[in-house]
Formats: sequence, C-alpha cells, structure tokens
Amino acid sequence: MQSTVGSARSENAPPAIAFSGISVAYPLKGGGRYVALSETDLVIADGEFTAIVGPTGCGKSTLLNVAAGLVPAASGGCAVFGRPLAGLNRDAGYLFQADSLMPWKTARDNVAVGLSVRGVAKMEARDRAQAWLTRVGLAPMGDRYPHQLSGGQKKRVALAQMLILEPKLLLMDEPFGPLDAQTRIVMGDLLLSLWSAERKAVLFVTHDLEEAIALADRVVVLSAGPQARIIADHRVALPRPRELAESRHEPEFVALHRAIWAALKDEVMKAYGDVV
Ligand SMILES: Nc1ncnc2c1ncn2[C@@H]1O[C@H](COP(=O)(O)OP(=O)(O)OP(=O)(O)O)[C@@H](O)[C@H]1O
Repeated sequence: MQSTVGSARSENAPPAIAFSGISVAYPLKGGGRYVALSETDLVIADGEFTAIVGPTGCGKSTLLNVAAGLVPAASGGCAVFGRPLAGLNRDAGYLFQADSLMPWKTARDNVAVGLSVRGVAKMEARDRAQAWLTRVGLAPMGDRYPHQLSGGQKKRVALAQMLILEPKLLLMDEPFGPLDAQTRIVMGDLLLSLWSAERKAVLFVTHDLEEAIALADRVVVLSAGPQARIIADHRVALPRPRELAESRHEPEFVALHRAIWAALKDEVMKAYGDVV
C-alpha cells in the first residue's frame, strides 16, 4: 500500500526514508525460503515519528533492519534522505530491546564510546557524555557500571549513547519492551521531550498499540506473515506536547485505538493460528 500521509519539514525535502517495493526472504534450513515482507512501500518524512505495529513475527524488526542496512532486500529498494541505501545506514541510530551497554565501562564511558570511535578527544567525549547523562536525568550516575543501574536507568544510558552521535534518523525496536509499565511511560515521556527538541525522523517498532498511538504522529499496521504487508496507515491527530499517561484518556485516542485494533485484531489471531 502506498502511504499518503506525511509531514515533511519542507515541501521539497527528501523523505528521511523511503521503502519501495521491499520484499525480504530468509533462507530456510533444508531449502526453500520464508518471505517475511512482500512489496512494501512506505515513506517517512523527515521529522516524522512513525510507529510500526503488527502481530508477533510479522516482520517489524525485519523492516527496521532493512532501514539500518543490516538485512538485504530480495527485491525493491530503500532511499535515505534521497540517496539509495547501500550497506550500513550511517545516518541512523539504532536502539534495540536488548541491553547494548558494555558491562566493563561506566555509564559515562558507555555514552562517550561512539564519540571516541569517531576520533573525538577523550576529555571532550567525557564532557559531552556527562552533558547527555544530565539530559537523560542521570547526572550523578556517570561513574556507575551497568550492573549498578536499574532497567530504566540503563535505557536512559542507551538513549544518550544513541543521541550523542546526532543521528538524522532513529530506528527503535521495542526499546522499552523489557521495562515495567510505569517505567515505560516515564521513558516514553523522556523520549518525547528529547525528540521534540530536534524532531528527528523516528521509526519505532512496538507490539503495544497504546504506546504507538501515545508517541507517534502516525501508526502503520503490518499484516501477519508470511508475505506481510501494510494494511493500515493512521495519522495521530493528538496535540503535542503530550503526556503519555494523560493522552490515552482523550476521546481521540480511544477512537483511534478502536479503529486500529479493528484492523490489527484479525492479524494477531492469524499469527497465533486461530483465525477469528
Ligand atoms: N534469520 C532468519 N531466518 C529465517 N527466518 C527469519 C529470520 N529472521 C526472522 N525470520 C522470520 O521472519 C519473520 C519476521 O521476523 P521479525 O523478527 O521481523 O518479526 P517481528 O514482527 O519483529 O516479530 P516480534 O514482534 O515477535 O519481535 C518471522 O516469522 C521470523 O521467524
């Protein structure tokens, strides 16, 4: 399905990412292949926060991995800020569900590591990392190691680790998945406040429809696999700034949740092999 919604910063700006006719097939042991995504078209404008939802195993991470340049498409192509993507996506920052921090480095050094790899002098990298720790609410915790931090605090460090490199596009794969419900809300609010300062394009994968609507400008729904495709594409008209715990009680939120769930429900049941 060709997407028609979008909110480009300027009429002529190239989209942050444009998937055209993307199909992805994984080779199967013993021969054959599993076609996860089929001929997917999706255009994400610069500055747009797009959430991808869909049943388990439908291909959400696959789509994100194509955008990151980690998984090749069997057919179709992907353009990043107007340029065909070949190899790793150097414009993107990536945040996974799994903990990516290095256990032998302090929180501050974990945040600084990307700058060091890029050749930034040690003291400058430390100072900038400390400034980012402050922005994510962890100013006094720079000397702690990951095992001395809570799950939510580790996520804050990981967010800072991604954002310090100033990626033009954020790819987030269920980043708050392992956290408890309250911490997810706090992290969502933090993400929105950081995002609203610079409005980078975001592609945010989640299985949580409420989280998708509360965070995003737009919610894209994938069908159950194999050969998953986009079956719905909804604009979220809730005003910003938003508070996650509050916005989900708005009538617009409830109506949108109902509309998206109507499309998603059958796909979720198919994914569990129990078609309704
Ligand atoms: N390397 C691989 N080899 C074979 N099949 C794969 C491979 N990676 C993913 N798949 C299959 O492709 C499909 C899509 O996987 P993907 O991880 O993209 O789904 P997802 O929507 O992110 O799932 P979830 O919500 O459970 O995290 C799944 O059926 C999965 O089993």
